[in-house]
Amino acid sequence: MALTNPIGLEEPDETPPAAQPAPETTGHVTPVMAQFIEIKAANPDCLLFYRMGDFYELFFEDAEIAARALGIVLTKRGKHHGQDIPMCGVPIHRSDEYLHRLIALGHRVAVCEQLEDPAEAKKRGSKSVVKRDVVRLVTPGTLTEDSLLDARRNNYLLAVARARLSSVGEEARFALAWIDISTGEFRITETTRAALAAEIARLEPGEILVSDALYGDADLVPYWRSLPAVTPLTRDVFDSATAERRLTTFFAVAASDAFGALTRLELTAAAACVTYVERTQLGQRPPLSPPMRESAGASMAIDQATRGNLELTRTLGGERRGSLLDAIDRTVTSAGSRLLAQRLSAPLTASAEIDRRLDAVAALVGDLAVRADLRSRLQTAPDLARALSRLALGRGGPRDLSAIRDGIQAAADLTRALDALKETPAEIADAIKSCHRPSRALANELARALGDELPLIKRDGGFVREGYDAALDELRALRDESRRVIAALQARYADETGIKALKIRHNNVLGYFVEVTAQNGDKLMAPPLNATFIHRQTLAGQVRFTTTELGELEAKIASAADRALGLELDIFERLCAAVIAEGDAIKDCAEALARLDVAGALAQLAAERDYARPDIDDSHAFTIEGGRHPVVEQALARDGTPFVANDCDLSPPEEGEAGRIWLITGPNMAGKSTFLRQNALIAILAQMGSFVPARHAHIGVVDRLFSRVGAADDLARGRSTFMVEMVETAAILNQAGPRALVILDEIGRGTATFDGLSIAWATVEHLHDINKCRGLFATHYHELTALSARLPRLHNATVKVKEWKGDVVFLHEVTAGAADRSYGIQVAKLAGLPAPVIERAKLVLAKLEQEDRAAPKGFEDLPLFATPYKAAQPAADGAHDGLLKTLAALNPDDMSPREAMEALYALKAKLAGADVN
Ligand SMILES: Nc1ncnc2c1ncn2[C@@H]1O[C@H](COP(=O)(O)OP(=O)(O)OP(=O)(O)O)[C@@H](O)[C@H]1O
Repeated sequence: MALTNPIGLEEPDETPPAAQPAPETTGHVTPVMAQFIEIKAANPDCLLFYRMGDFYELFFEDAEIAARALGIVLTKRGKHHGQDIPMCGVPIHRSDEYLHRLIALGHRVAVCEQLEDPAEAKKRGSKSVVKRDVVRLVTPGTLTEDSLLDARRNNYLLAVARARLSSVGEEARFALAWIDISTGEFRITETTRAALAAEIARLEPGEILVSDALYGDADLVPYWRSLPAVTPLTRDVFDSATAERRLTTFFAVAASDAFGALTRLELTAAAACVTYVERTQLGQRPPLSPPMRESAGASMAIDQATRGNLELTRTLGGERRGSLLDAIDRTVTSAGSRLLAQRLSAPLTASAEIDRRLDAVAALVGDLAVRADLRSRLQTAPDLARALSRLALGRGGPRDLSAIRDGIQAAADLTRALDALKETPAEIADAIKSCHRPSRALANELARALGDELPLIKRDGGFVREGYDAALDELRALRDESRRVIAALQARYADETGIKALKIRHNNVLGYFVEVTAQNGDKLMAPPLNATFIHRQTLAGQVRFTTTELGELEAKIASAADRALGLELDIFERLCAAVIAEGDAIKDCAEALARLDVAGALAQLAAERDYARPDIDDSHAFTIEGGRHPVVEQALARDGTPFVANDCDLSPPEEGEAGRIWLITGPNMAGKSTFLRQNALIAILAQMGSFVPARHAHIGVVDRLFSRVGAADDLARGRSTFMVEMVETAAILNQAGPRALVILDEIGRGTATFDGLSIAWATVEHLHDINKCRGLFATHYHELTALSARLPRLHNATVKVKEWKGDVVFLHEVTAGAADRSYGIQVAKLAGLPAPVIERAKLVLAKLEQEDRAAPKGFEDLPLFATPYKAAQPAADGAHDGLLKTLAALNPDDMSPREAMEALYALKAKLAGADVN
């Protein structure tokens, strides 16, 4: 589809360069193009959406990029210094959709609007250009439109500042400040280099701001490249000397003490955020909350790999469907869904705070009637935070005002649902208070002012209720009355002229005009009627006229309509200002609604799926009775298959604080990975303040969760599967402390058997003796089970299966003990490997097991594996020796091609004889 604007129509003076006299010869640049070039030069790193009438046009390279990215037609318009100017355009009414696609592809867009009516420009002279300027930079981290945002996810803009090291060997410190411009949330924290990626993974920011220097840091370059949208900025944005001033100016406070004690580094990151917001919003101020400090360690540290592996908010394939979040989300509002995702991404570490959340869930689990009432009332509550933000940024419409009206009303009403609670936990009591904070007078005012059917945008008016403003009603009456008078005039003219088909019509070029058919045109142009009717235009079938009376009427109508619209827009601004003045209370109320929604949703989940309230304390316990995997359980339930619940006990033995490690062996497909993951997910759910899929759970707060499960290449960063696995294992062994929970699935399987076994062996020992953390370790190296004789806190567990007529039946039951074999071939058979391959594999296995039994075992004594490794050297075979000798005796230089071929065939024949058979 060609999307181009007939530019000349609306703005005759802005004729595209094509219509200009031979610019290529004169080197002349059209005024419009000169304006475009000037604005583009000020925004070199953005695609410039240049408003022309009902289109945003893109020129030059921007047009080429956008046409390719959006799949729209690239056209040419005129010349610039002798060269064709590439151009493409997007219609205003579809611009959100195109913006969305460009932003998702990582582009930044500068939106350049017409700042005056073309008629105004014309008054300055026929050659003058309509005033334009960029009104907004659209970047991935600064979106506010519903159509550009996922209602169920926060979209954070994150600034990362790094402290200068004061001494050699000192660990680098980083401050993170993040804003959700669409809701006003603003937070800060400090972190270390080691925890930086985990923090960023938690926030999943839409855009990350760093200084040029940090962007170019050799250590971090590969990391920045692996992230979707990192924006390097000049040093002044991250200048620590001016940071406090910029921040206090933005919030109009005297000193940064107002935000609590922030370090210079935190101030720098926070100031970078607000400076960027100011630069991209060009003077519009989003209703940001003052920055709130999150103390380091307030939430469970979960690195990116672990989040991915455990599929917390999306699956490994990138889908929300199938993730833990998807499985547990029973929220009924967008804000609730966002808060749930936030909580899932940042489980708490303070047991008192976790309990406070659990109390709220418990109260609602216990009262079905209150829960149902609350949830049905919440369903009617609009997204207050995002509506408020759009209004404050001047991007709001009448429906945002009505969202505020309905939100305030719904919040106040909904607390009635909670009156029936027998006990009101602190979390709910606080939320109730916040629900009543916004002024009811404001809601009433909005209710009086706004009509029933509201347009999406304010531009054309029509949203103020009749009876709200007397002056507006009067102007509207005048406007409508004039229209009635036009109809009467048409009837009179038809009568006076005797032309029944005479019509009074309107278009944008002529305004109102009298129209008759061509045959009747002559009659009006002849005396006596030509004294009244003045000819304007002759078309193929019609002739058009005007009259003095019609002209006067038109002026009256236009002025009444204009004045009515102006008045409506004034009322809109006044209502907006009233809403913004109430901004803090509205934001507080919006948060309270989200908290209530999350509590209700988690209670619903707990009741629906029979979850239990976990006991959380500061011990090192980890005792799960009858635990289930929250996602697999629901997936199986859809097919009517029951999930087999399993216990897990990693609590320290009586005498110490160091937790246990369970070593889980068992056949393929038995349920080892499911068991590992379910325990990690139970810890996360418990600490985010949710009930858990278990009969009972006692968890001493986990401060860090590590998981190394599954294997995926990281080719983008040049790492093989095995390398990724080792990098992640290294991070675990270096970082896991006594409060950590470590989940390791099949470490070492990506390399040669004995290398892998050795690494797995040493890893278990390190976790047990050095890290002293709670852990689950699944493996197919059955040799590792021998370690439990030496490591007192290592417990062997296995997943039971039954053999039946040579096939394997999975029972999914985890019990103490070790598996004797992996049943890999039976699983391969189930998977449909061809029968000859299965038969052959069985033969090979029998031979290997026979050799293995003959090999001496010595795993308990270090150095490990010396004997078995030697016993397994394949080249010790006599046949291979003979092969090598024959090869060594050959001298290719003395051989004819035919002799060489024959020797090669002979070698191949010998090799076949040496193979396993
Ligand atoms: N406790 C359970 N109750 C019911 N079904 C289960 C249970 N645990 C696992 N399953 C089923 O068994 C399948 C295989 O489980 P899982 O992937 O955990 O096996 P595994 O032992 O890790 O296998 P492998 O060693 O091949 O990786 C799951 O997809 C699930 O359908």
